[in-house]
Parts: sequence; C-alpha cells; structure tokens
Amino acid sequence: MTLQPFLEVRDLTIAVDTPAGPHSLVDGLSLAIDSGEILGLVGESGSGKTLTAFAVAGLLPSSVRVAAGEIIRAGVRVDRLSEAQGRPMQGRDVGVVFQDPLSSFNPVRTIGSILIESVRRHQGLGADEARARAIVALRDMRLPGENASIDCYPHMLSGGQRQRAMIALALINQPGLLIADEPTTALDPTVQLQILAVLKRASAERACLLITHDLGVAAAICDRIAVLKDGRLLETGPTERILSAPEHPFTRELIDSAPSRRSLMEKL
Ligand SMILES: Nc1ncnc2c1ncn2[C@@H]1O[C@H](COP(=O)(O)OP(=O)(O)OP(=O)(O)O)[C@@H](O)[C@H]1O
Repeated sequence: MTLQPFLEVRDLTIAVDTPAGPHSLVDGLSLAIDSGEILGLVGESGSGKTLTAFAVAGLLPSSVRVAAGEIIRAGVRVDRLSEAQGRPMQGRDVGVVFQDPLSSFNPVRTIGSILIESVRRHQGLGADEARARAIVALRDMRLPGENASIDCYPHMLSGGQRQRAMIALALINQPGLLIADEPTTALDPTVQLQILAVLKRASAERACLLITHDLGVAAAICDRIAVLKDGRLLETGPTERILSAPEHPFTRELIDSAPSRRSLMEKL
C-alpha cells in the first residue's frame, strides 16, 4: 500500500471573473507534498504563488475562485468545503507564515495573547495551560527572556524574532502542513539563514510548502522544487535535478539570477 501525500493539489485552476468572462490566474497546477518534505514553489512576481498558497490554506479572497481541480489535505477534499465547514480546520491543519510579521500581528496585542487565543480555540485548553503551551512554543523558537517574550508587543521584537514568533503561532496547534510565503524576504541575510534553519527543523514532522521568488532560498532547504510561470507549472523535480539539469530555459534564468544560492547552501 502506498501512503497518500499529506497535500495533493490536482489540476488546480484559480480564476477571476471579468466582464469578458473568467480569466485563469493559476492554470491546471498539480503538486503533492509528503509529511517530512519541503516543496519550494518558485516563480517571479505575479506567477500565482500566493494564490496557490491561499487556495491550499482555504484563504482565497472572495474576488477569485477555484474554478477547477481538487485540493486534498490529510485525505480530505477541502476545496469544496463551505467557510463554516473549513474554518475550524484552519490553524489546526495548516499553519501559515507570511513575509511581514509586523503587519500580520495585531500591534496592540501581546504576542502571547495571540498564541493563547489560537491554542484555546483549537485545542480547548484553559487559560493557564494555554499560556504554558504558548511559552513552550515561543521557547522552541528561541525567543529570549524567562518567559520567551510572551508578554512583548510585536514592535518590541526584532524582525527575526517577530518571524520566529509567527512561526511559533503557525505551529502551535501542530498542523500537518506549514505554508511559508516569502518568510525571509524582509530579513537581512544572517537572520534569513536562521529562519530557514528553523523552517527546516519544523518540516521534519510535517509537510511544508515554501513560496519564494528566490531559487537560492528554495535550493537551500527544499527537497523538491516546482517552478511556476504565468500561473502554469513549468517543471517539478528534486532540488538537485532542477539545479543541475533544468528542463526549461526559464528555470535556467532563475538559477542564473540566484546569487544567494551557493552562500546559503554552504552556511546551512
Ligand atoms: N484578489 C485578486 N483579484 C484579481 N486578481 C488577483 C487577485 N490576487 C492576485 N491576483 C492576480 O493573480 C496573479 C497571481 O498573483 P499572486 O499574488 O498569486 O502572485 P505571486 O506569484 O505570489 O506574486 P508576488 O511574489 O508578487 O506576491 C497576479 O497577476 C495578480 O495580479
């Protein structure tokens, strides 16, 4: 018996309705990610990476829709679920990390209150237990201080610390899938490396989708890479194969324009 991948996307088409009719933004995309594996979804700006991530997480804005295809998470087809059916699964099944943790965190709430709310909602824990769980999650991400910065407001942390807190939030309910959308783009190179190492560690126990425009970042930690252009998947393969023998000239262009690759791989 072969095990099913944790995430399977089959022939996904995401469309926007225009006066001239439906227009596909993502067109017939298929991918699969096993637990313990990181897939890098790489492509230039506007290629459809974020829309794909939103569709997988069940977070597509109402202005666009899944026009065709299937999204199967943990054996459950999720693209047809209503918001009421799907919402309780978000946060429990999928953790999401975005580029800019400052705008993702509410500035007038402490980091801890946000983690505690999430863990109480999804795991039904009491206040004390939830706080203890949040401290463990922040400590796992090496946030400083006796209580791992739980009572800090987002602006009190550095960019890298905020991103670690965002990863702690994404992982606190132990989701089977972690989606990281340009998680290191806003960070300086040293902090980038630390965050990539954290993501690599987190992926050991779950499927991980890393979205980046930078093939060097994907090459540093991904097991496989999928290359997207204009909403279509050009090629998918093991990282080493994509780097050493790209099938598509566009992939070659991405490789040539990724100066960070060698240095990132050497340092990790
Ligand atoms: N809500 C929306 N309504 C209409 N079009 C959209 C919407 N969101 C995104 N698009 C369009 O869909 C295409 C893919 O966008 P997407 O954000 O997925 O690209 P991306 O590869 O993540 O790019 P970037 O790296 O710049 O974020 C773009 O042409 C974008 O303008």
